[in-house]
Amino acid sequence: MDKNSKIYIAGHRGLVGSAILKNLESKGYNNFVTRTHKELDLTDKNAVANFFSIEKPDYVFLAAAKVGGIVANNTYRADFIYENLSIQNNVIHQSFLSGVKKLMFLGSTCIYPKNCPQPMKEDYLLTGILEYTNEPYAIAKIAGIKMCESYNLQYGTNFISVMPTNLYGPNDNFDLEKSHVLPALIRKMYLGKALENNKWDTICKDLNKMPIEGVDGKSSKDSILNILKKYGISKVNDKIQLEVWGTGNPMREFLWSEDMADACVFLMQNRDFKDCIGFNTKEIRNTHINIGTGIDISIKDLAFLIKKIITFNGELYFNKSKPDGTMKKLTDPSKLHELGWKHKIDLENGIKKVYEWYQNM
Ligand SMILES: NC(=O)C1=CN([C@@H]2O[C@H](COP(=O)(O)OP(=O)(O)OC[C@H]3O[C@@H](n4cnc5c(N)ncnc54)[C@H](OP(=O)(O)O)[C@@H]3O)[C@@H](O)[C@H]2O)C=CC1
Ligand SMILES: C[C@H]1O[C@H](OP(=O)(O)OP(=O)(O)OC[C@H]2O[C@@H](n3cnc4c(=O)[nH]c(N)nc43)[C@H](O)[C@@H]2O)[C@@H](O)[C@@H](O)C1=O
Repeated sequence: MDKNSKIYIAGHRGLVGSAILKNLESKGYNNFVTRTHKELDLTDKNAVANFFSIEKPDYVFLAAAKVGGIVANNTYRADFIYENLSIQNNVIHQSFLSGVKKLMFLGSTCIYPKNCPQPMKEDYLLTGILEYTNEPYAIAKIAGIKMCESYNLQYGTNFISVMPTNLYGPNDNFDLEKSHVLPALIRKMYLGKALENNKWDTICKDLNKMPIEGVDGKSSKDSILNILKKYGISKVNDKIQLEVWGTGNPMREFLWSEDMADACVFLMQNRDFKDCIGFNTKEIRNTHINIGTGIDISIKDLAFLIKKIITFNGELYFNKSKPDGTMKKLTDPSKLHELGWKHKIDLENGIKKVYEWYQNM
């Protein structure tokens, strides 16, 4: 990529897309094409074709997707498979038709089997059944990998795929139901701490920024208390009780979004599809690359770590009626390490940084 190459970042306002844009800007790239969801619905085939024929980007980072945590994936199953297949079909196919020099497709480590040997190597793809809670999303992501591989093999394109572990950072989704665990627990404990200290102005400010089911900072105290209770934050005899979903036993690996973005830019600069040829001498497959830290933590320990960082004094309880999902999904990032990239921000520092960002948002 030259500094003035035309780069399209699909999903540039999201957790990863915003970090990719920031990373590229910091490295001197200066010719970006961006569209919000409202300006260009990537599920609309004609609109995407029109966009590519006008803009003709040289490079594409495909970081736009329908994304959510375990409950969102499990509830909106049709939307997750339909929207993700449509977005990636349209963007990958139009990138081929308009002669994009290189495209990066972002998948997810949920592509690996539910009971995958740990840590998970790239070659474990399609070796077992998937985790049920996010099967539709995972199937779409697997289709994306295979689509990139297939276009490369049939048409000689240079489309690469990366499989990131669970990510977190600025511009994440902090919805109390649809988000991932780390932003959800940060917001729950932030609100729990404010409730603990009777800081109504803090609670109202938060709800004005992100109303929950029609309740905002101007709503009555009772409606606010009811909605917080519904999402597992309640005051019982002056003590705050805070719900954590599932048993707390699942293990998860977390990567700071700006490290993720740095890995994406590094691979875009240093890795081509042709470099994958020879991984398997008989058939070319599993050409994607894991992006992770290789370190995981239980949800219980994560919850207590966030509690400590936020200095929230309430009680945590584990709601076993909520799904655990996969019990362990730790990446093996050795392929990425061999190429010369390693993450920089550890979990504790990352949580401190994102908590600070959240408070000043
Ligand atoms: N977050 C995580 O933990 C993980 C994420 N990933 C993958 O990384 C990628 C980025 O995820 P993340 O940044 O977290 O997601 P976000 O939800 O933060 O951002 C998604 C972006 O996609 C855009 N978008 C969604 N639907 C459409 C659409 N129909 N048309 C146009 N734009 C659309 C949104 O646009 P707008 O802002 O305008 O609404 C938004 O900018 C995804 O492929 C995801 O699957 C993989 C593993 C873990
Ligand atoms: C990135 C990845 O994200 C999704 O998979 P997931 O890792 O299971 O997602 P999660 O972050 O929502 O949950 C992780 C764990 O944490 C527990 N948990 C506790 N308390 C809360 C809580 O308050 N909210 C949430 N969301 N989870 C909680 C929760 O019960 C689970 O055991 C995929 O669907 C798929 O999209 C994907 O690729």
